[in-house]
Amino acid sequence: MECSSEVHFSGFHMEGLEERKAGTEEPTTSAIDEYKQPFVIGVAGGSASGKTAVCDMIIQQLHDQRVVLVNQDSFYHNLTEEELKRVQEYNFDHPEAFDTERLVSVLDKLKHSQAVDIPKYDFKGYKNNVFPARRVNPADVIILEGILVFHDPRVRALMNMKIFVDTDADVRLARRIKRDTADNARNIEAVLDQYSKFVKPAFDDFILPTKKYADIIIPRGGDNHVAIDLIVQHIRTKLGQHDLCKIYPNLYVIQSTFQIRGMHTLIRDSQTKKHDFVFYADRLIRLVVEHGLGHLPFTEKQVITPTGSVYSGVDFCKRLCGVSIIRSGESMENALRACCKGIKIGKILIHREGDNGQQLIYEKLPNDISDRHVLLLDPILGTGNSAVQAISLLLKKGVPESNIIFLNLISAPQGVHVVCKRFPRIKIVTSEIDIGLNEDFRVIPGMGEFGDRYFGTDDDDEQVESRSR
Ligand SMILES: Nc1ncnc2c1ncn2[C@@H]1O[C@H](COP(=O)(O)OP(=O)(O)O)[C@@H](O)[C@H]1O
Ligand SMILES: Nc1ccn([C@@H]2O[C@H](COP(=O)(O)O)[C@@H](O)[C@H]2O)c(=O)n1
Repeated sequence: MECSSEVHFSGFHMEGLEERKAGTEEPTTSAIDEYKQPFVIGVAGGSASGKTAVCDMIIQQLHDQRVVLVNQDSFYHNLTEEELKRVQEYNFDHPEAFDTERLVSVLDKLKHSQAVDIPKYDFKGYKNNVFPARRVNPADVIILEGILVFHDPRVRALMNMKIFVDTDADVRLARRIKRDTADNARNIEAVLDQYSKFVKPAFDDFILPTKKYADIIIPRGGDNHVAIDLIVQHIRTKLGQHDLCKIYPNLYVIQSTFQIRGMHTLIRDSQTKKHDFVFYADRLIRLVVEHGLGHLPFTEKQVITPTGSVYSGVDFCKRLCGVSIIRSGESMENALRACCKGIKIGKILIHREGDNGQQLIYEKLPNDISDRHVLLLDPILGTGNSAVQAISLLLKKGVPESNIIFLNLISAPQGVHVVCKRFPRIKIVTSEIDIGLNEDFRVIPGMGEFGDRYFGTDDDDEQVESRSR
């Protein structure tokens, strides 16, 4: 997302996948399940900045999603008898006023789709054991709201999006006086005393310094409808995406349509004849190539149309080349040539030795490849081993990681994980993400050996061809 003067997006952090098979880069099945996680949003900001108002508006607009709101207030420690007697001396704005261990545990459970009981907090009685506790069921979106939700790194690490509500101090104070005198039955002297002794210093010392962790800063809280709309739009996009895209911001899965599903159905069908396979594979490849080209940089350009008017457009990036991983990758060359006239295309041959061993045995790349954006072509991303070999070679040749766009038709989560983890700045553009790999390291459901089916060297395919003749 772009930055604007109103709303600042600085992108999504990546989450680690804790569980791995010892000694390999592959995630285990349970680690793959980790991809299926709710989208967690943190909303921080000073007291009475409008955090609750912002959350309510987001929840209202996400009406068709399962959303739960968790308030940091629910995790205030209970006061001891001694503390209760001298409550005016108690600092409710200090990080230690909260039971953060409990908050982390609750969030962690929700993140793993488990139901939790959350304490209810009584502001007047200073107690968090109001009975019954609130039962919260798993949801697609979890919103955690509170003055200090960005303070603890463990809590921050669980968030997919961090919002800071930035409202002027005088507005916050005015609202706070109104709220505490009306809702919490406090007298104005006590409210002002608490504000100058604890609320304001804690804002300066603990809350404001966490603003730097925010992905989005919303000035004017709930009054900022543009910001809320953009946030909701972004959450919807993320929810509509494959779960892996929530983890790896450099992974792009082209938007599925029934046409695309239909083409995939044809190329995956073992009974599809060679010429149909090639026809539909080519259509899909062309879509992936066009999408990949959309990630190249551009320069602004104005032209005069035949009506004499100015059209403000863009000029394509000129310094690019393709690199196909032999043999399957060569099936993508025609689509690239059809989109980019005269494009140089290099080749890499990687030999598979046994299950995991890979050996680079041939390369022919443009001499000036380090100055170019590279579209790396391979229709299937399986274990990720060939991709890692190919990308490592490109890096060795001086191609900046961020200049590489890896195009493929089908990706296995294992391959995505290996490539995105190792090369977080390359982009992967794919048309579908499959379930995984079988014990022979083949993508399932997959489409069989792409090269054999495309170039007609598949025995089964020949049988289907001859059967149909
Ligand atoms: N945009 C707004 N305009 C007017 N009053 C507001 C606005 N946003 C919040 N308030 C009021 O200010 C008080 C504090 O807002 P709230 O959203 O509860 O803040 P927070 O959750 O940050 O403490 C509430 O009484 C609320 O009704
Ligand atoms: N018993 C309590 C507990 C907390 N506070 C104040 O609440 C503020 C945090 O809640 P917001 O909705 O305003 O974010 C915080 O500033 C505490 O001072 C309290 O007054 N009494």
